[in-house]
Amino acid sequence: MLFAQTDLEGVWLIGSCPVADERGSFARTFCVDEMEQHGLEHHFVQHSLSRSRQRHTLRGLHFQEEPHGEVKLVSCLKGAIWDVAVDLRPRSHTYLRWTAAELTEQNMRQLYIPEGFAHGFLSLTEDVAVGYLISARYEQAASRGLRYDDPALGIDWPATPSAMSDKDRNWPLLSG
Ligand SMILES: Cc1cn([C@H]2C[C@H](O)[C@@H](COP(=O)(O)OP(=O)(O)O[C@H]3O[C@H](C)C(=O)[C@H](O)[C@H]3O)O2)c(=O)[nH]c1=O
Repeated sequence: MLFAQTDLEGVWLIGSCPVADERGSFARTFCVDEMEQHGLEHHFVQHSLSRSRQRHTLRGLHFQEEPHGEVKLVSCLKGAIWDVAVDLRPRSHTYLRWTAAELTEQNMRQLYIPEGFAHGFLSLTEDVAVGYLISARYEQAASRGLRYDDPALGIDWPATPSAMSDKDRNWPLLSG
């Protein structure tokens, strides 16, 4: 696996090293030892999978309120997404800054998002499948969100969303 820090401390882009042969390829996409060597969480208790039919579907920006914070290891298993993490740690020097990465079925890259961050993505193709390893048990009552187009975040999405949940359309703005 290949580990690269992003411009937000704590958020990592993790690549894989597929071994190709005449059948196709094989790649290691998770390893406790390699995660531990980079000081990353490696105890995950849930794996989730979301499918989005329409191109430019937006999901997010979501986070879980403490003490139900989640570390997420996000991968795009089918199609392509523009994946975003937003720093919500009040004492961080990158508070409210965002970082993004294009995760695709082909590049097999994953985004590691620690607790204290919001996460969201825009699908770049039809029929996208996104998998998440998650470090905490889901607590619906602790679900919180931010508006994808909140001016306080200034996220430069690559396209206008074509579909999103009413919940995501109606999160409160940070300006209140
Ligand atoms: C997140 C989650 C949801 N659910 C239930 C709750 C709803 O009844 C249904 C759909 O949930 P939601 O509309 O929040 O799904 P997404 O909009 O895809 O949200 C996810 O996408 C953003 C980008 C994320 O980072 C989170 O993983 C997650 O919030 O699944 C569960 O049962 N367990 C879970 O862990």
